[in-house]
Amino acid sequence: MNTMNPSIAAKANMQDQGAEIPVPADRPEDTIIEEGRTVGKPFVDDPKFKLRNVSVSYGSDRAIKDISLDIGRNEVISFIGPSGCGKSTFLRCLNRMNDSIDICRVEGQLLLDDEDVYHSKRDVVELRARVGMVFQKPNPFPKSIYDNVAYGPRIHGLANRKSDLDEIVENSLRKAGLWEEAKDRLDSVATGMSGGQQQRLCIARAIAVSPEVILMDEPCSALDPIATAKVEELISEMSESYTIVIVTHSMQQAARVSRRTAYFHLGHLVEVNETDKVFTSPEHQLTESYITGRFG
Ligand SMILES: Nc1ncnc2c1ncn2[C@@H]1O[C@H](COP(=O)(O)OP(=O)(O)OP(=O)(O)O)[C@@H](O)[C@H]1O
Repeated sequence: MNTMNPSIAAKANMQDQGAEIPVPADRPEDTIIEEGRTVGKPFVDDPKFKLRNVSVSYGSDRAIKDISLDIGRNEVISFIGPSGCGKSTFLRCLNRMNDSIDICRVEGQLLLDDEDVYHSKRDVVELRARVGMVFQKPNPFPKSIYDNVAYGPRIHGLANRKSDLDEIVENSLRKAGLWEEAKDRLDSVATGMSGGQQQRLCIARAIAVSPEVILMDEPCSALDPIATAKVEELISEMSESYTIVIVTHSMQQAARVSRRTAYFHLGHLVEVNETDKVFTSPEHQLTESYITGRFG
């Protein structure tokens, strides 16, 4: 569990709750971003993802500008930053979710275990099984709870017998902290569950195909505080087995769940550091301005 400097924490808390925070006079000389330069510790010893000089454009608009970053094996890393700064765009490059957007162009080197994510011969279905995704809004299929979790293992041929599939479904629901609530209603339609249960079901669905990485794009933004706490607890438990990348608008959440935090600004990766460091003594003026509520 990470801690924030109390004054920064208080301001971050106010900002998370939408309160207005006094804006100090601008110091533009401290807020210059040098393209391609990230302060702090963007690189690690044992990267799962090695991302180098990544730029992403939608048509002629560059949404991601020359970002280099490692994502460590079994690390939880948070992406934070003002709306529209490119967090989701960058996240979605990691399992090629942007492929379906015709005008989106990705440049640079993206390696997963030293293999090119964007190689022309890369099997994207297999990639997305290894790098699963949980979205902002829970999106279970209009099928039973069982069939939601069994869907991936079935299409990937992970279970030959019904008993194997049953085991995968049970284990995935257990890991997602949902087994006790779901075991007596596996045949009920998933859309009848509460929002928090549906989101944990989506996590179980991602886990069922044995991913190595789980990408989470604001996974708690549609959940109440109790459901949020359960998902955060789950993230902490899952970090033993998976690499987790989480986009969040809640700085408190980033502080609670992640080992490193990455601060994005206008398509640049401004700072990456140990989460404690980002929230107690950020190195870049822009990071400090953001976490103390000067903009958001
Ligand atoms: N499908 C798209 N087509 C064109 N432009 C897009 C598309 N998706 C995102 N963008 C643009 O790319 C930029 C980055 O958007 P992105 O959604 O990645 O930011 P974000 O930091 O995740 O924002 P938010 O916190 O509001 O979700 C924005 O200017 C956005 O308008």
